[in-house]
Amino acid sequence: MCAAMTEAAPSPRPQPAGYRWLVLLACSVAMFGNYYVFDALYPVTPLLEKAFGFTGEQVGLLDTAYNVAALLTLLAGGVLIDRLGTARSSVLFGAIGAAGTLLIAFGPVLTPGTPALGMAAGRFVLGVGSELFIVAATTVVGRWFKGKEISFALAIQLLIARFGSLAADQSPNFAGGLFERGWQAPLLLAGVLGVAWFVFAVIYAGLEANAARRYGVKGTVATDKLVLGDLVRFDRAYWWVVGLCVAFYATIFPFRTFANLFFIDYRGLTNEAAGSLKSVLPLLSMIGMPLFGLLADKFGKRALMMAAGSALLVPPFLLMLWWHTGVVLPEVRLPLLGTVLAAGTPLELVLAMAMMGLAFALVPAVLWPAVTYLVPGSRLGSAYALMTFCQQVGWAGMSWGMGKVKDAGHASAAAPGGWVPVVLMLAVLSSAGFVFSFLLWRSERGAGAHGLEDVTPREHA
Ligand SMILES: C[C@H](NC(=O)[C@@H](N)CCCCN)C(=O)O
Repeated sequence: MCAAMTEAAPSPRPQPAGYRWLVLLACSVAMFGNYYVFDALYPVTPLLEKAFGFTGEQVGLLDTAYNVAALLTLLAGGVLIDRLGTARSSVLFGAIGAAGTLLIAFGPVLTPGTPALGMAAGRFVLGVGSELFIVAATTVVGRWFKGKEISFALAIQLLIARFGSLAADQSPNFAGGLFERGWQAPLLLAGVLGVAWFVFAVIYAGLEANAARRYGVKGTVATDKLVLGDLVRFDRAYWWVVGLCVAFYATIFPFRTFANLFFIDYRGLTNEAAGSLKSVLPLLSMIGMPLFGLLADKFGKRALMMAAGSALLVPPFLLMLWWHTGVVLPEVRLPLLGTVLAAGTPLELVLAMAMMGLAFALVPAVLWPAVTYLVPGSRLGSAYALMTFCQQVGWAGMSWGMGKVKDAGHASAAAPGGWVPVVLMLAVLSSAGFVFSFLLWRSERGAGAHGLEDVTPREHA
């Protein structure tokens, strides 16, 4: 019987054991589409430069449009999820996201004089649907799996989602014909996946409705009357998790944005080798997350795992800057994925990325489920939305700051030293993440612990 039954009406019929996994599958396939459409833009940017003369700043603005939309809507959207329920919210945000994806593919044609504007409008609409859908999907897992395989379930959802990112990264390989046709065809493929995202959101909502009808499982839980101050009134431990979330993702995501340039300028890698090296991150994360999720469900020790993961994130930046083994590796190819490591990649960079990949598996596998231990189910949507809001602020600020420091230091292949302060910024921020996780671990060892270190959650006061 599902743990979410504590928040449900008495069940007229027993719910099949596998039902919550079916719910998870539908939600996760929708997340695959969601992550694909977000990342599908990047391999197309060279074609946009060629077709419309997009500048680097214009490409950057496409990301900013997404971040701004998310920031403007996340807080109200989180409350909406708690009030409307995850099923209706998912369909709503899936529909907005799919519309955004199609607008990205048609935007430049709709605004012929200013193609970047049409596309930015699409990214804005996508930003509204995408981040709120992720919040709703995370809340679904939190409510259906709380106290029962939650870390594993969330890891499976993220594994399928990150496979969407990986597929988008690899799209020039498996959909090379579309790329030969120009910028629009690959974005139309993303549009198809955007529609698939919406379709699976509807399927998930159907499963919720069926569960309510046949098994008496409620999709929504009673929320108290909304008081504005409640939006930010959470336990201190919640804020340590938010601090870690901000520092961790504001390190990882901006690093992924600048990684190609850094590896090319600072270490002389080719663009192909840099891209392959970068993809070690999602790959290791996909493999490691379910394993760490299982470990957390079986042994608890979630705060300790977060501390270990965030500690692992610090050394790679220092190693990438100053460690030279002189050893280079041969090409590594995997079935389906093709080249995951180009010939001649330096060993120390692979080791650094492997450490970072482990951190990218360990921390997300326990960080998101941890919130269900810290806030009541009725406020889970708001809690995730607030955390994502803070994450977006950190992510956007750090990307902008790194770009500024890079420009100020004139970092380039001719002046690789300009990269040192940029990468040191990442080392400092990842250390801050470790401090937050240490504070969380310490508070979970005291009298006010929430059970993060235990196998099963404690009841909320
Ligand atoms: C679960 C977490 N997701 C996020 O952090 C999202 N707010 C941003 C995802 C951006 C790529 N679509 C994760 O992926 O670890």
